Amino acid sequence: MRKFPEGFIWGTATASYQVEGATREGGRGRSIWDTFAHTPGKVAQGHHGDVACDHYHRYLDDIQLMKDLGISSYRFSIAWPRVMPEKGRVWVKGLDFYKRLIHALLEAGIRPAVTIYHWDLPQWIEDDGGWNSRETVSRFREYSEILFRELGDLVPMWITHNEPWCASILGYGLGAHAPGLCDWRRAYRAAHHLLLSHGHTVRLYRELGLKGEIGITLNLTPVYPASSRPEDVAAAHRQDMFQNRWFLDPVLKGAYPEELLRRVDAVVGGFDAVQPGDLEVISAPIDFLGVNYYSRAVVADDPADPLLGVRHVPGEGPRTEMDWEVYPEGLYDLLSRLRRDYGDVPIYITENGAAYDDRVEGGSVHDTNRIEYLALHFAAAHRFLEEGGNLRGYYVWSLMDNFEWAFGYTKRFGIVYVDYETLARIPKDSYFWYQQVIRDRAIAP
Ligand SMILES: N=[N+]=NCCCCNC(=O)[C@@H]1[C@H]2[C@H](O)[C@@H](O)[C@H](O)[C@@H](CO)[C@@H]12
Repeated sequence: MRKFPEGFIWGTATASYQVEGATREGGRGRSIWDTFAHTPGKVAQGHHGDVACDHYHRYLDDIQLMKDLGISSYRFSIAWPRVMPEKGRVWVKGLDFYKRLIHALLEAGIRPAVTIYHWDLPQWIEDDGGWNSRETVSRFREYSEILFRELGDLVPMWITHNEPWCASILGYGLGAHAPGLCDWRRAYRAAHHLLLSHGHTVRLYRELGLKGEIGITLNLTPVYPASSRPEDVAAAHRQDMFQNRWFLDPVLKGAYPEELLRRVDAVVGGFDAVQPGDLEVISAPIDFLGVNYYSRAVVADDPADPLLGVRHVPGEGPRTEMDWEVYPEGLYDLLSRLRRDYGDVPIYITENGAAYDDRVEGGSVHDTNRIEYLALHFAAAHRFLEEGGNLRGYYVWSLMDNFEWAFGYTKRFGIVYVDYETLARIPKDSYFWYQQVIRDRAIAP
């Protein structure tokens, strides 16, 4: 058996817009995802989060599932529109749901890990420029301060942002996510303001003297050259800069990669958002780095690509329902690279999991493919730990099937199946497998 350390944190993760529903309850205002999902053509089959998994009303049953699972921590996000529903209005009562949720988690012996922002920006803030506007930085700090003052003594772990790469590139550059803009200059400005708001919120957390830990979650994708040809190796370097170092370097080293500034700013602009002192704020020391890992990228040199001169080629591994290659070695390589290039920063894997075409058969879901995926990735994490890696915990994405952004409910990531007709929860075989791993604090050899 491969044992994990005493005190290793096993968890599951979700996000507000993906599971809560109740989008018009408790005084909640509209978010950019309400707008985006209700815009025809943006989300598969016209799906939206109005009901989602109805976690807002069913959270006690869901906590019972977590308690039976045996996890020690649950990562969830707070919906900003519940606290700032409209311009000029702060609705602290909008936190009442989260206070109930947090007290119930603590009573169940489960450590709450709160993500302050997981993409559901209040629509009124987007109307005011959204993450393209520097004004949003101070609004995020104001929002964070309300959370810290209301929940700071109850919540021991805070994540400022979830995947600023996705929020900026998919939301403002590619238009695949809310707010659905296709403007690279705004995407780069949005990325900078997301990072700047992270730094100010970390500083605020220190100023308030709160006793927990605070960090940021980045989606990180290790990049491999399609061949050993020097031009492919150089292409992988450029993609790594765009995919990973763009966020890692400012947060952990206090500087953007030089080549990103030179090459990208020349092509798309956007770094005019950087003002003197910003990088010092962004690199405020953090207590941990949250890593979301799903798969790797394999790239070849392609002069026809205007921005980075790369083209993606498929890896040779099996694929998940998201058409992402299953590549557990990438998790080990990623964690090792972080330790090599950024020092011994404490790491949590804040998301890892897979979507598969799960079917209910006689009241069960035999998701052996998801068990295989998780076992391989747990083994990769274990190898890093064996080598002295500073890995603190592992949150499986996701506790339950949920709203998978532009794919709606067509992709299932949960270890618990959700019947969207009845909203019934059915633990999958992977739930029971994970339950045993937690009991053993080990995986089979
Ligand atoms: N082009 N392109 N895109 C590549 C983007 C890849 C990364 N997607 C993620 O990491 C998201 C993360 C998110 O936190 C969660 O809210 C999502 O439900 C999971 C599953 O999708 C993952």
